[in-house]
Amino acid sequence: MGVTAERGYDVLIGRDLAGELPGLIGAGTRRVLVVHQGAVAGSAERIRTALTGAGYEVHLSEVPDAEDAKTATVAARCWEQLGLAGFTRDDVVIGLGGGAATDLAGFVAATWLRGVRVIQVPTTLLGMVDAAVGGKTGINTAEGKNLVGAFHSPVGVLCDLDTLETLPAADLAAGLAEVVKCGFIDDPRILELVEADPDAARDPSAPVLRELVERAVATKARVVSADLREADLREILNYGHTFGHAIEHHEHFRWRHGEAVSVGLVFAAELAHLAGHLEAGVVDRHRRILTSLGLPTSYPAGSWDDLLTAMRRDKKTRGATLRFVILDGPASPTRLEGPSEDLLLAAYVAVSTEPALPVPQPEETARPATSTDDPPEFL
Ligand SMILES: NC(=O)c1ccc[n+]([C@@H]2O[C@H](COP(=O)([O-])OP(=O)(O)OC[C@H]3O[C@@H](n4cnc5c(N)ncnc54)[C@H](O)[C@@H]3O)[C@@H](O)[C@H]2O)c1
Ligand SMILES: O=C(O)C(=O)C[C@@H](O)[C@H](O)[C@H](O)COP(=O)(O)O
Ligand SMILES: [Zn+2]
Repeated sequence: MGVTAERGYDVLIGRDLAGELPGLIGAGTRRVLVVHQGAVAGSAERIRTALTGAGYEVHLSEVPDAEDAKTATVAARCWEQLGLAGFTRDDVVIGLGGGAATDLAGFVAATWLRGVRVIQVPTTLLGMVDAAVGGKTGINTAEGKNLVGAFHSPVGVLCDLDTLETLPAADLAAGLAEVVKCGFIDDPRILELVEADPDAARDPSAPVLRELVERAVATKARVVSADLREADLREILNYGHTFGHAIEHHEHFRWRHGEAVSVGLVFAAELAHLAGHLEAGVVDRHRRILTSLGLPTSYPAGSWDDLLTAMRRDKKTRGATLRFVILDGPASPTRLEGPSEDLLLAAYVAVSTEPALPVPQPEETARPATSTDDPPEFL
């Protein structure tokens, strides 16, 4: 699947793709830094062996798990490693892991010497269908999600579906939230496939998961090829993220991104309904589909004032005007500009009251204990 950005690149989706790496690195490169998560340390070692055998000088950088990697401190550690090893503009960074690792690796590559090549090797569903594709890179700050970053397209993306076999079920489900997002904004066939068999969608060996990956990547590739820098169309990929990012910030980045987006999708659907854009049945369809995948659809715990403050920092905000991606219907995205606070509060009430169906909340599927009880440090 091809993406046309400043220069085009391919997103390869398949199995046993490691052999493709040397071809993507190309001639003229001497050094490679693999930025990876601990969960895929074995894959990083295999890449090191293969690339060392092919004549490259390979450095590994294991970064903290999940959002703990997306900090200025961790980025600075990577820059130091690049500096000490003498990385030049001919050299290459590889991002290996989930979206947190590929966002950080992309940001490090975008900023080192004002830009060196990055190859993304996502090993989570969310990384494959979204984070590793499209060139948005970045880190968080104490004020909010992805507030520092750059657009920096990869030279290639390798989505090896075999890596999903070891992914915890809750992380696979989190990736499906972004897949469902693509279904609502662009490709309703995704919704039909999930509705037909939600359990198969959560099975990494089921053929339908491959089709879902291909369809979500096709949506993302089409959108970013048309609007890399988010002048307009690309905003649709942010469906569900204004409220989703506010939850992530409110929870000190301890919720999985996809889980927060899942609630954010329902919030955006409720908002669209309250603003007279979307039929109630489509709002219910959001809840039904996300619930069938084990994803949360409500957020009863928040402080509305804090959530509203976090939403105001959203990158789609223009001046003081909050802007939301909403739907007129499936595959019919539009924008809601400057909704009143009463309307926003009403949408919040709709997602903060108990849902009709019992849904697992993130604390029941908590991330493995990789972070401390303290919120992440940013400097
Ligand atoms: N740049 C973009 O366009 C974009 C798009 C969507 C999301 N994102 C970002 O992506 C991040 C979320 O990505 P994510 O959901 O992949 O989370 P993540 O990177 O935190 O990975 C989830 C968990 O899976 C583990 N893991 C990774 N690969 C594994 C494997 N093969 N087997 C077992 N465990 C594995 C990780 O160590 C981590 O604990 C967020 O920071 C979000 O903001 C960016
Ligand atoms: O690629 C995009 O554009 C997206 O908005 C995809 C989102 O799923 C992703 O989470 C992205 O990182 C959010 O970007 P941000 O600009 O809101 O930080
Ligand atoms: Zn996202």
